[in-house]
Amino acid sequence: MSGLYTETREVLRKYGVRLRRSLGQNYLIDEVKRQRILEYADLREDDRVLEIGPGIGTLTLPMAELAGHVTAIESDPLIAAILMDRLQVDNVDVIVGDALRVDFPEFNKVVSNLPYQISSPITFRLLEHDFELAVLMYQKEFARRMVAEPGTREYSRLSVMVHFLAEVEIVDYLKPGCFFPRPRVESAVVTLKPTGFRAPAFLEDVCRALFQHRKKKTSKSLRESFHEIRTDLSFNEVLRGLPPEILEKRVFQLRPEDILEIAEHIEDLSGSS
Ligand SMILES: C[S@@+](CC[C@H](N)C(=O)[O-])C[C@H]1O[C@@H](n2cnc3c(N)ncnc32)[C@H](O)[C@@H]1O
Repeated sequence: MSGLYTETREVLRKYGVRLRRSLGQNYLIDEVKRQRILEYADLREDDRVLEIGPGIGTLTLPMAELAGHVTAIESDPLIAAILMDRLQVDNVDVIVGDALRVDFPEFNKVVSNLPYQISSPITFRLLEHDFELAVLMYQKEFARRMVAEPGTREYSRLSVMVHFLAEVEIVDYLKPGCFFPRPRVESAVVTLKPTGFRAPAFLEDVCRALFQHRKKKTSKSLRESFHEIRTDLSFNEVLRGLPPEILEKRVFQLRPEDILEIAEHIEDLSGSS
């Protein structure tokens, strides 16, 4: 067994902690994978790192040595107390709270083995901020949906939104044995670089409406889920003026740019009505 596994078990035993699956408490115990994550983050002395869900500090401790400053947001007060006790440095702030609610400090990098149950909201919350690089661990299936191309089974609302908001790449995969306790799922490490794209008002609504019927034709899907789009326009007003080649495609075959065209069309009509 690796040194990181032994260290993790010892810390948990010392503080008498039982990890909670409901909070996504699966801690990294693979030293090689930890080293790779740190390499992808390419930390420098002037980096201000944000970490979501630091746990007992498996990534936090080495990051504190490499970066100028780390802010770690941990929701479990008991785990946060252990982390604070283990930290012998003064360049780490630990915030005890829910990463979906607390204010983020200034940061230029995000490095986290995320609690998977908040993958989607935390990703979109992070992407509302301006930063240089994120190195994030997700459940493998979620990561694959993030990078999925049109026409594939994994292509989804998430793929479309992420396509516009960030350059995304899966850079590593991890088996359940890389964690303690062993989760049921496999994981993937993803790098994200925000594009600075500002999504038009209707993009999210249009995506939500369309992907409720991913195998139907776009015109039919739009009609059936038109209530999802918060506009005073009628379905027929929106339909007029949309290119037939877009309306004929099945939703899962639409390119992100096609979906953007629909959203911008609605925005244009809303502005002129
Ligand atoms: C997958 S573990 C990662 C721990 C550590 N970074 C590692 O790699 O071993 C996720 C951590 O996030 C914490 N967590 C769960 N939900 C959270 C939330 N909403 N906000 C902040 N932390 C959360 C859990 O208590 C857990 O310690």
